[in-house]
Formats: sequence, structure tokens, C-alpha cells
Amino acid sequence: MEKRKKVGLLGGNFNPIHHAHLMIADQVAQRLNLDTVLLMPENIPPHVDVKETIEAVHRVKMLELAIKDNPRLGLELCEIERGGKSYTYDTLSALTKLHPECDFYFIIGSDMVDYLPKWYKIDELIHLVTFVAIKRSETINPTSYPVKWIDVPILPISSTQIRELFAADITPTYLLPKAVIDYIKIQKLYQKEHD
Ligand SMILES: Nc1ncnc2c1ncn2[C@@H]1O[C@H](COP(=O)(O)OP(=O)(O)OP(=O)(O)O)[C@@H](O)[C@H]1O
Ligand SMILES: O=C(O)c1ccc[n+]([C@@H]2O[C@H](COP(=O)([O-])O)[C@@H](O)[C@H]2O)c1
Repeated sequence: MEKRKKVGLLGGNFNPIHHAHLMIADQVAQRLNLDTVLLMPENIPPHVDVKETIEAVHRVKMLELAIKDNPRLGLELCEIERGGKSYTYDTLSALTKLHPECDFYFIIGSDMVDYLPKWYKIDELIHLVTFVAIKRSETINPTSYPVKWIDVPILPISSTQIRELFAADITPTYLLPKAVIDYIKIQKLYQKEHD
């Protein structure tokens, strides 16, 4: 019988991708012995009405630049291709049908663990994936959902903080890959709007 494939998914807005995303994807791949971890940009976030975001084409380009030297990492673009709001239940229903040979591990930060009770069809989704949780700070809240906590270094980096630095004309050197910083500058993303 063929060996089942273990596939990690790190879903996110990636506006922009940063070094904490890359570190957790790589660490989970190694620690859980996954065949790959796919970074999966959402199209429209399911859980917020308005989120300051940028066109998918830019977020995808930055992801491509960020993962190009790491053979453990890949991209899953089905949410962008599907369009509309990116409910994880819809995505995993499709992916598990398309790839019955794969076991999926969905990686989330501790902020998203707190939010799990509000996820669309969460009681069904927990049967389609194993949730892998990563601390964003020392303190975490208990959850009644089945999540597998993985102890990786805490890197308190956020895309919000990076967007704010660019808007203040400060280069967030070392918080995200240099190729992504160069892309942001060339494309003039995250600049402060002047009146
Ligand atoms: N520093 C971090 N440590 C652990 N998990 C993280 C970290 N940053 C993001 N994540 C997790 O990665 C996934 C995608 O995150 P997302 O793209 O929303 O980045 P973000 O930095 O939280 O963005 P924003 O600041 O715009 O909300 C989420 O599950 C989030 O919890
Ligand atoms: O399906 C849901 O209801 C749901 C609610 C909140 C978040 N998610 C997913 O969790 C991942 C992280 O979310 P975000 O927007 O904080 O980057 C991303 O893939 C989202 O689509 C999914």
C-alpha cells in the first residue's frame, strides 16, 4: 500500500509574508515530519468585514520570492482561484476530495486558536484536518478544540507592524526576506497616503 502523504497548510492573508510565517512553516514541517508545508493565501478573509489588504497578485508574488530557496515549502493557490470569501471548511472539503491520499495539518497562530469557536462549520472542519497551533506570546488560553501545540521559538512579528513601518518610511530590515522588501519598494506598496 502506498504511504500516505503528510501535507501542512499555513493559511493567511500574507500582507506581507514575514519571517515568523516562514519559520513556523519550516519548523512544523521538520518537527512533524511533513512531506511539505504549503502557504495558502486567502482570497477574501472570512472573519473580518473589512481588512486592509492588497491585490492577490502582489501577495502571491511576495510568497513566491519568500519560499524560493526552501524545498520544504510550496504554495496552494486554490482559495485565490476559487474567489469570494475563503472559508477553510470549503477549502478542506475540496482538497480532501481532490487528494484522498493526503493527511492535512492546518497551522494556526494562538490568536486564531482563540477564534476557532467562530469558524464556519468548525465542528465538521475538525474531522478534515489536524490543527497545529503555535504560540504568538508566552501566555495561551485554553481551548476545547483538538489542537496540537508545537513548541517553536516565539517571534513577535506581525504583518500589521511591517505595514506600519513601511508607512512611516522605515525599512523593516530582518523582519521579512530582503527580496520581499525590494519588491515592496519597487511596487510602492504600503506607502502612507498623502492628502
Ligand atoms: N509571529 C507569529 N507567530 C506565530 N504565528 C503567526 C505569527 N504571525 C502570523 N501567524 C499566524 O500565521 C497565520 C497567517 O497570519 P497573517 O497572514 O494574518 O499574518 P499576521 O502577521 O497575523 O497579519 P496581520 O498583522 O495583518 O493580522 C495565522 O494563523 C497567524 O496566527
Ligand atoms: O473558515 C473560517 O471561518 C475562518 C475564520 C478565520 C480564519 N480562517 C483561516 O485561518 C487562516 C488565518 O487567518 P488570517 O486571516 O488571520 O490570516 C486563513 O487561512 C483564514 O482563511 C478561517
